[in-house]
Amino acid sequence: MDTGVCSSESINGEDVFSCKESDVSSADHLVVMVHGILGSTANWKFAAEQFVRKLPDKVFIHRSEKNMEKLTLDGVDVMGERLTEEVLELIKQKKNLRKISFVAHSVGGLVARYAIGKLYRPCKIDNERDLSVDTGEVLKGTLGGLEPVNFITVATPHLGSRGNKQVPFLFGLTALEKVAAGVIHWIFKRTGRHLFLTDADSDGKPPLLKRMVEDHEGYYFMSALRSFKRRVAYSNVGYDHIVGWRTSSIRRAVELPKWEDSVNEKYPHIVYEELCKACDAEPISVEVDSLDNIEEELVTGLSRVSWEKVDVSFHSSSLLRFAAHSVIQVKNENMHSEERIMSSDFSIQVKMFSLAQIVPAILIKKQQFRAQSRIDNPDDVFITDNVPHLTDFLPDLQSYPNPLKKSPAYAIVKETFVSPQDVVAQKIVLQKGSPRGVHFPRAGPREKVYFKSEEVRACIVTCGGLCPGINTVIREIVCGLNFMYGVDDILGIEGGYKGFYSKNTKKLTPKIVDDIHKRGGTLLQTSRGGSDTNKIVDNIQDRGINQVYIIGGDGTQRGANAIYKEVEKRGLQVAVAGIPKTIDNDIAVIDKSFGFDTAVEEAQRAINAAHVEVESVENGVGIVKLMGRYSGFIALYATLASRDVDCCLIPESPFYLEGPGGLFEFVEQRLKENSHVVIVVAEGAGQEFLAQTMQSIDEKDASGNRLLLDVGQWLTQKFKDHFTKVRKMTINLKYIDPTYMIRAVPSNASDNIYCTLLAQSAVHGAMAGYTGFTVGPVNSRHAYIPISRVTETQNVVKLTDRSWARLLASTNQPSFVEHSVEREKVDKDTIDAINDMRITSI
Ligand SMILES: Nc1ncnc2c1ncn2[C@@H]1O[C@H](COP(=O)(O)OP(=O)(O)O)[C@@H](O)[C@H]1O
Ligand SMILES: O=P(O)(O)OC[C@H]1O[C@](O)(COP(=O)(O)O)[C@@H](O)[C@@H]1O
Ligand SMILES: [Mg+2]
Repeated sequence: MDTGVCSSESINGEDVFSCKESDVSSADHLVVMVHGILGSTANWKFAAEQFVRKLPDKVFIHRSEKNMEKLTLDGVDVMGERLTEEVLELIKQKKNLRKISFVAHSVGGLVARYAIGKLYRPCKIDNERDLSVDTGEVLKGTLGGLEPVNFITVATPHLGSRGNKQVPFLFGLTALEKVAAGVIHWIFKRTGRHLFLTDADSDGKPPLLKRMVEDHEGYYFMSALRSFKRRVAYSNVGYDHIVGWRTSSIRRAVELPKWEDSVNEKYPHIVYEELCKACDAEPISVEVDSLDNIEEELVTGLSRVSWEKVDVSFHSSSLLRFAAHSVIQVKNENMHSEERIMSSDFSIQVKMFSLAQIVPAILIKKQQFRAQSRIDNPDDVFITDNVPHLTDFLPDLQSYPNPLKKSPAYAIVKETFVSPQDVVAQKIVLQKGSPRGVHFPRAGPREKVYFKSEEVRACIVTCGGLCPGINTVIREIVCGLNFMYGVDDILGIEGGYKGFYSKNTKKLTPKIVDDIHKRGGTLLQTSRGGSDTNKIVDNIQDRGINQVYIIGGDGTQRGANAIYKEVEKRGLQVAVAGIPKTIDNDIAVIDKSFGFDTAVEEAQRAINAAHVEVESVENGVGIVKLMGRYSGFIALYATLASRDVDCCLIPESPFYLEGPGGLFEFVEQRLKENSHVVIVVAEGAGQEFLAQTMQSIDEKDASGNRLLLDVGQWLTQKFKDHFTKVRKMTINLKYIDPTYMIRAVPSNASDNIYCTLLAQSAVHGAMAGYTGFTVGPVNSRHAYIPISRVTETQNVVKLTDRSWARLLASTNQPSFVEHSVEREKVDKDTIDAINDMRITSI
């Protein structure tokens, strides 16, 4: 689409940034970069580096340094004067400068407009020229003797910030906007007054921004703007809560947005581009209040020169879109570094940096944009969270037709291949008009694969604690690769991550894995610790492995993500697939982890045994400890399933023993009523409580997970002491700890089927070239999920959700928390505590 907006450095065939005939050893084009309010030179550091990298010896970059931080509150005019001095000083020092451009963020754009007005030198009319002859040539002045080239503003409030939703943060509420206008100078001093147009003089001088749309004696604001070869206004279409779209794109209130999904192939974040030609119209009559009048005059004044207007949208699920005002500028290198940011999509936003339009050095790979694609309007967001793909970093990778097409198994399937358009919604309960949230690509075979079957060398590794079903997953990866794709080079890495570099591999064939699903544990053995990413990737490389299947919990998935990133860094054609495993069921995004069903079923046996025991004696108290380090899902589900449980204690719900509403009181009451009581306790429950009364051992396992105190034994002792010594009652206490027995069983029927699906999905995904992904059911449909998504949080039982309420209603146990407000606090405290306890890196 030809929008008239310049997408290279050349205008009308003329080079506007570099200078072809210039002496390469000396830059002759001065680019002045101006930061925004409370900003500093650091704000443009990253962008400046891009300029220099792309155009070494062509541009001389100067990041304005005379108006930093608090000095930005002194007013647009004062800052403009300082910038003028700064630029003149530079011009004096660097004799070879010939051209000048400005790139300014936010208020910096106004400061730059002021400064150019001051720097402008009208063209000296050559007396010998015959002015009666119209040569068609526009006579342009200079800026401090330099030829003006680009004037670029990024999220600059050209129309000020007063009223009319110009500061979106104020929600367009007139009352709020009025209050803001009245008090803004308390915070932003003179600059605030200039922005909110409250600086009109008592002697009738209009607000500064209004004065800046005309030339005045000695101040050639508009002539200076006109003298540039081009003017560009970049604007955020949404999520910029500080500078609204209209004020930054110089639009009238009546103008409606024309944003589309993406209009620029190369820079997909650009949702609208337009070359607005210079228009010398008179201001349209506005009969409303004077503010609208001023705004109208500002638009009209500024529209007397042509503007390239570029609307930008950081549509993403990430919370960081809310920082759009800063993100559009790309403040510093940290923002650009994927390693140091919370969510990977932030870097994508950063790579979308708008200045790329004038500095094509900042190329955005189209594939990266795939990770966040919006298909609706900004208020009705539909986000596809695509998984990384090998072609993201190996763009020339060859693809092949999927051999599955010829597979007898799939011969009669109606739609053999899953369309890349098929997505699975993370959120399925929605309100009308509410954002539609994140969607993941549906798992399944793809039409094209990126590996030739005979060239695949796959490996499988299992890490972390045991879980029913690991062997089934191993079996189905091996069989899936072999039967569906004809792959027969499959290696087992023994003993977890460290097995990559400390052990030999084990060849895996369908025959070897044939009946392993009938056994608990893992054929490949497992371990904690030892995830040395570099050594692992060295080993992957040395062994010529090109598909890595990693079965493990949250820690393992973090390790898998690190491996994928290292693989990408080294540019290896290696697909990394994670298969989430944990009996605790605490992995985010997916419905549940494999083995969980089996564990809940197995837990029933222990609960049943406890019930039989305590029912058969007088005052029988049964305590069953179940696994669940930070989350009580097994305990919760086993309790709900069993009906024999009187009280369930989980890590997320603090409890207490003594006093009214306490556990002792409740147990005594149940003993009176039924003569027996069964308590289920998740191993992570009451840890803070225990730590107060037991010698705390601050030990960690090899993976860095904190070792827990034994809540079962502690509870047993506490009950004995309380009932026999304090209450002088005889109780028959039976403590059952079936934790490792539960983990060690083979998976049940439903888990077996689930494991098959997981394994086959992982195989299809890796063959299709996906990498850095994990598989799992999201609202019952299997999806590919970026690993980073599942490791950024951990699932816990939410006390404010209905499932916990269902349990309380089913057991009629005390909630130990009185009010819902407190419950919410407990939820938050639990999550904080979990975050404190869990390791984030080792
Ligand atoms: N943040 C991390 N980065 C890299 N590897 C990790 C990380 N956390 C854990 N690991 C590794 O993952 C493996 C399993 O982790 P662990 O926490 O024991 O079990 P699980 O994966 O079941 O949660 C171990 O080898 C451990 O070293
Ligand atoms: O004694 P081990 O083998 O370290 O395992 C104990 C822990 O493993 C778990 O089963 C969970 O393990 P993962 O984190 O490996 O999934 C916890 O419930 C339990 O606290
Ligand atoms: Mg774990």
